[in-house]
Amino acid sequence: MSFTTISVVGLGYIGLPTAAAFASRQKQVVGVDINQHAVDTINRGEIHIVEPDLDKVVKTAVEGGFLKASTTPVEADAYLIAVPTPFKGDHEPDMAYVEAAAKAIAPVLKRGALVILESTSPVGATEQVAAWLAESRPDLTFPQQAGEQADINVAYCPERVLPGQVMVELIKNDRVIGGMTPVCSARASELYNIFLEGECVVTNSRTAEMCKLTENSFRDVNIAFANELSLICADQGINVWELIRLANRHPRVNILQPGPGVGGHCIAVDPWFIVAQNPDQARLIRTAREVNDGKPHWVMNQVKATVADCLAQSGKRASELKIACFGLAFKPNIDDLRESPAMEIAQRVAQWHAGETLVVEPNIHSLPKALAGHCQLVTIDEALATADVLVLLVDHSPFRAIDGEAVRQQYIVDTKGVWR
Ligand SMILES: NC(=O)C1=CN([C@@H]2O[C@H](COP(=O)(O)OP(=O)(O)OC[C@H]3O[C@@H](n4cnc5c(N)ncnc54)[C@H](O)[C@@H]3O)[C@@H](O)[C@H]2O)C=CC1
Ligand SMILES: CC(=O)N[C@@H]1[C@@H](OP(=O)(O)OP(=O)(O)OC[C@H]2O[C@@H](n3ccc(=O)[nH]c3=O)[C@H](O)[C@@H]2O)O[C@H](C(=O)O)[C@@H](O)[C@@H]1O
Repeated sequence: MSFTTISVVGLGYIGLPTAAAFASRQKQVVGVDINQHAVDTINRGEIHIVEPDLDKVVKTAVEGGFLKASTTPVEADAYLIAVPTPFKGDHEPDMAYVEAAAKAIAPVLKRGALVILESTSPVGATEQVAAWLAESRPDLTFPQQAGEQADINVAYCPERVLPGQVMVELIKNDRVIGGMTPVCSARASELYNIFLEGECVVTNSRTAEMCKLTENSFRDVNIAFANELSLICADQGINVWELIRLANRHPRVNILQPGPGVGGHCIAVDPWFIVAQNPDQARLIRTAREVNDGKPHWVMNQVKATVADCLAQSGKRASELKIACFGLAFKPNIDDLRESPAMEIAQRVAQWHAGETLVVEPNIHSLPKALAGHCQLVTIDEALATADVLVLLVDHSPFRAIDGEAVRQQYIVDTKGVWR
């Protein structure tokens, strides 16, 4: 059976681009989301999230009649679940959104349908989704009971796109296909090949789940290595960025860059799913998380020490001193402030500092609630002209373009090695 109708459940940073990609290949796509604002915005041909080129693809798909959004699940040949999977409590995976999505589509499932879980999930989640579906639909058979003969096929196919490059990577990246049976994998590959230019690489669902967690843990561990080096180098009076540049001239060394910590809602979250399931074995992965999560605290201590130097040298009172934080986003050249270490540090500076705290963030128009009333959003020039202490938290391109001379007069904490 070929795929005529496709339903994407969860229309956020992953679900909406995916729905739009299928719709751009003239498939009938219904996106389902519990957020009425998202549904209304998409049905107007507009988007509620920021991602380059997504607006054009959604507009064309909606105007062409290929994409619509709804708050209610509909019958379809294939479902893709792309709802949030945060952690809860002591870093345990919170599968409540996935459970709700699975239970919402169960009543409209028809014989022959394919269900794909895309949300980043702990090992065994796909089998759990199949169990939730089977519980709701005793009239249908599922891979765990009927194997390749099942009425419904179920697979785990993780998403690996990089925010900011989603519309390119969604099409070009290779995709891991983890079917519960070989038939499930074959059906899932057929579905993605509707728009995929990369390769579908087939495995089982548990390996595919672990593969996604492994990719992000690999990056987290490598960033933790760079962050740990930055602490050691600060203590030894060594420039960590020069050190890494030199070490990376070795043909088999490729160290990542230190920073104020690791942000976003993926790399700072997903490794915990491995730790939660294998606490005794995942010692390196846990330590990497702790190293990266500890970095904002260390940066804050650097700020305090630099302010103390500035006070001693300038003779000013703390209340007369202006500190400017450069950047709030979780990484360069985006406007996403979610789980951002820069936000955390700016908040801490504003709470601690007796004088004025300025914030420079060229990618936003107003300060988020947590900072409004405590800080002032200013331009680069205003900050450079008036602040005594500069704290560089994100290496946005306009900050990189600032001439070294322009920051020579101030006291500096540079978490990205841009100015010094
Ligand atoms: N954003 C990213 O760069 C990447 C995210 N992922 C994973 O993809 C999954 C989704 O992430 P995002 O798209 O970033 O999240 P998001 O928060 O941007 O979007 C999720 C959407 O799901 C909706 N939703 C929640 N419960 C629902 C339900 N029961 N039924 C229908 N809709 C529901 C929300 O209203 C929201 O619009 C997560 O597991 C994430 O870890 C994977 C790779 C990259
Ligand atoms: C293995 C990998 O590269 N995963 C990607 C990652 O996207 P994300 O935007 O979160 O990753 P990122 O660019 O590494 O940024 C994460 C955080 O790490 C920091 N960071 C990054 C690289 C570096 O050398 N040093 C550093 O401190 C960033 O500033 C940011 O705070 O996580 C995404 C996800 O799973 O959502 C995934 O799809 C993406 O492909």
